[in-house]
Amino acid sequence: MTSFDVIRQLILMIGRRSLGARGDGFCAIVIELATVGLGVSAPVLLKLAVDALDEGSAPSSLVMFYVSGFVIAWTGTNATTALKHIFTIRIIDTLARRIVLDAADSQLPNLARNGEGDSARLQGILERLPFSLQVVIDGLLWRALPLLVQTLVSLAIVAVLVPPRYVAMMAVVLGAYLIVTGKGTGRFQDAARGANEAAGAQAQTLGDVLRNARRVIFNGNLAAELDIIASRIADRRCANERVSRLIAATASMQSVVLALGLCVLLVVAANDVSAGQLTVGDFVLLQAYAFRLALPLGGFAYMLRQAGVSIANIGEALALGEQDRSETQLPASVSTGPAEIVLDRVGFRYGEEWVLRGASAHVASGSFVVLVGPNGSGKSTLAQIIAGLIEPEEGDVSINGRPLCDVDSDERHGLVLYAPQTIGLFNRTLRENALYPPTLASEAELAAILTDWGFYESGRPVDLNLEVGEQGARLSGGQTQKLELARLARVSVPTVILDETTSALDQASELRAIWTLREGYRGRTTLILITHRVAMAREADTVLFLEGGRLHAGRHEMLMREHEGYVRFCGSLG
Ligand SMILES: Nc1ncnc2c1ncn2[C@@H]1O[C@H](COP(=O)(O)OP(=O)(O)OP(=O)(O)O)[C@@H](O)[C@H]1O
Repeated sequence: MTSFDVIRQLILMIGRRSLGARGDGFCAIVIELATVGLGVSAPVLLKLAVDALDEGSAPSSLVMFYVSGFVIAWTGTNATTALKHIFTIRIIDTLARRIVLDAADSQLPNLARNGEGDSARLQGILERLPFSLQVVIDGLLWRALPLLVQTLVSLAIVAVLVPPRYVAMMAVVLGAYLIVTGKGTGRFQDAARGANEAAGAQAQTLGDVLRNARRVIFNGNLAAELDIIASRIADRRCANERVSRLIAATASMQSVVLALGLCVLLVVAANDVSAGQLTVGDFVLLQAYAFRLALPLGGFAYMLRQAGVSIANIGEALALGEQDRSETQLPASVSTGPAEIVLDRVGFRYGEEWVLRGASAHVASGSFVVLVGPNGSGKSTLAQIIAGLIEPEEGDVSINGRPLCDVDSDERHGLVLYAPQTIGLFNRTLRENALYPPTLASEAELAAILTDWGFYESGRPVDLNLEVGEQGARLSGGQTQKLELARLARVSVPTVILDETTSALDQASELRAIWTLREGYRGRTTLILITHRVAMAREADTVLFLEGGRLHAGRHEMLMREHEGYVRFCGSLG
């Protein structure tokens, strides 16, 4: 996305009725026009006052009128600028809200899929967004557009009030200024993109380290991690300095052009005043306009420096929101009864590496299935294929006779609920985490289940208002899993897959939890549990055993009789 595209898109967004920024944009433009009007009329009133004083014959009331008009126009611009700021902030908030929501809407499914996306980088981009919008809208748009209007109006007034050659001189100075600015801007655009990327890398590293505070501290690696953060900060400083150097070069050229141009203009005007071809008022008018334009143009260099990096940041945030967002629906609660699942020669590979080949199995409707296999044998991968979260490279999965590839991705969530190996808890209350959709559990049911499962060893009642902390840091590993299992005990979905959701439970708790789930799922849900426990395999209606990319299915006793690899595997579990 080029800088021009980003600015065009922002302007279109402000103008879009559905977004709600259009009214604020309109008010801001009206106020800006009033500011320009006041700013342009102040020098004219001053010229009239000076000419009247110079002539000496004008009535004093007229001089008073000109002088007070000049003061009011001059000071009035401060008030209108402050007023415009109120609307600008509202526009920025509205745009930031839309862009952040679009990006989150589009990126959350990517983050949910295996290994895709980078939450810390995303957070960095979106956190910098309001500041970037402030710089671009307040600093650039609200400066460039009024400056353009003010320049045109000033030139028109100068053309009417003083000889036309002054308009030509001012136009030449402005033209030269624009050429120098355009060349400089083109050079620093790449550097600005680099500075934005360096800012992203710093946010990514910082977020990653902060999120893994326990890993860092418990392994005594604080100093090493601080070094890594420091090197990202240094990279960012380097990138920023490159932008600053390029901007400084451009700003110097701009100053030279302005200084030379204004010098020539005012020297010629002074000569004309001496020769009686211009009045003193004309001279005052010319210098007022010249400096009125020169001052904001000088500040423009600084804004361009900030704006380049900010435009790159906004472009990145806009691009995030434009990516495919087809898989954003909440699991639809469908009650088609428990799923019958058929795997027909399913194959899958990550890159060149095949994880599964020719996997076939039949899972009876409403059964309890245990999926076992050595570490890295592909259990989570197969579970995600059954859940429709990843597409098999070969073969088909069908649920209740319907090939999963024919089922819309939103509908798939309603057929299979996959509970991933790592349970992410929100830093909210126990109640909010445990009653997270699509559970149908009431608070009372939830409390009863958790108490029955011995959530606290002492047997004390469960406090649903407990703040669980970041990633459930105030809960034990087993309590976190019990919370998740209690939530899932009351869902109405044809298939539930638990990816090692019972791994931290002691054997009695695991049996009890699975028993509760199976009772609740009777006639409604097929349950698949990934586990490393032989005891659960003995309980299962069907065992799916994965080894060396091959899938073997049957009851535990049958596999023990007929499959050497399975016997070895069960033996290794102890
Ligand atoms: N997103 C990914 N990209 C590349 N390779 C992956 C990805 N996810 C998993 N793998 C690889 O695929 C293989 C199977 O991984 P998977 O997580 O399915 O195994 P698993 O049987 O569930 O393992 P475990 O018992 O340790 O949880 C592993 O070698 C793993 O490194």
